[in-house]
Amino acid sequence: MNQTIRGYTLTRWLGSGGMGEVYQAHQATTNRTVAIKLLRQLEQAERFRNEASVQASLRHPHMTLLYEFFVEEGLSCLVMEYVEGPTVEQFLQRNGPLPEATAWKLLGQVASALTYLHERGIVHRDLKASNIKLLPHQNIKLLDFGLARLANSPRLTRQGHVVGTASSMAPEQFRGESSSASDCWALGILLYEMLTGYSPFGGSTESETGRLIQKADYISPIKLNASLSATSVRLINKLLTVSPERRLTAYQVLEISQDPDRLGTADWVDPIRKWWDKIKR
Ligand SMILES: Nc1ncnc2c1ncn2[C@@H]1O[C@H](COP(=O)(O)OP(=O)(O)OP(=O)(O)O)[C@@H](O)[C@H]1O
Repeated sequence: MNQTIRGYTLTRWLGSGGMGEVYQAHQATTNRTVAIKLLRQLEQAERFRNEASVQASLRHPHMTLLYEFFVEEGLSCLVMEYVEGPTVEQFLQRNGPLPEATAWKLLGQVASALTYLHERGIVHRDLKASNIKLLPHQNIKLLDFGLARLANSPRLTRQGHVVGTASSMAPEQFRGESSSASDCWALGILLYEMLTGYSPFGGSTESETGRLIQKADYISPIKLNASLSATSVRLINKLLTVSPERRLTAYQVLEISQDPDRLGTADWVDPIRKWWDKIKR
């Protein structure tokens, strides 16, 4: 280790993801600890630069700061705020599902960050438990957002039944459509995982999982957590809805997380819609 790139001394390897390797690094001039992502997709350097300049201007208490982007010796480098702590995925794997009140609190923070992005016309596109860090006092931070859309997403090749590894693609993303509503689908998956410890969609092959997603045919969360409140079950239902137009928005989720009564009373149309989504071709 101890390789230096543009004044950043790499001190620890943090892991690798779909876009490249991530290191903890130290900048001597500012005495700052940062996370540096070394990106593999060199041919995309210009697009990353444009994207990074937009993101560097974003400030939100639940989003990781992006400090700078540069290309050095053929490596595209993204320098971000270093966030200590486990990801939500790691926490769930170690400790099992969260108490409902905690899950709702974290959901509200993620919804607040998404509202901030959506108001600026930015779609995250890769929201998942492994991209969210858990800080002390039940606080979260989203790791680098938005850039994921430029990568060749490996999500469809990852599947299974354990939390965080199943696909978090929304039904419309199978048709190549993506919008802020797709992030709200991911919000539904996140809530489901936080409350049950499992991903909502089974399926032993990629195509089977994809088929289940496109019908919103998920395992009832009550089967995995019998003590779940009817309100949580309904919130999951209103997020894991096939039609993007009928899904709750991030702002609505933010409001509901502060006042669950805003979810309204159960209506009889929802179960019929669910049934129709499952049986229609
Ligand atoms: N700003 C950061 N602070 C601390 N750790 C980070 C930071 N950014 C990423 N990491 C860690 O580095 C590792 C690799 O992250 P990366 O985002 O590349 O991969 P990923 O989330 O597993 O995959 P994907 O690229 O599909 O999102 C993960 O363990 C992640 O928690």
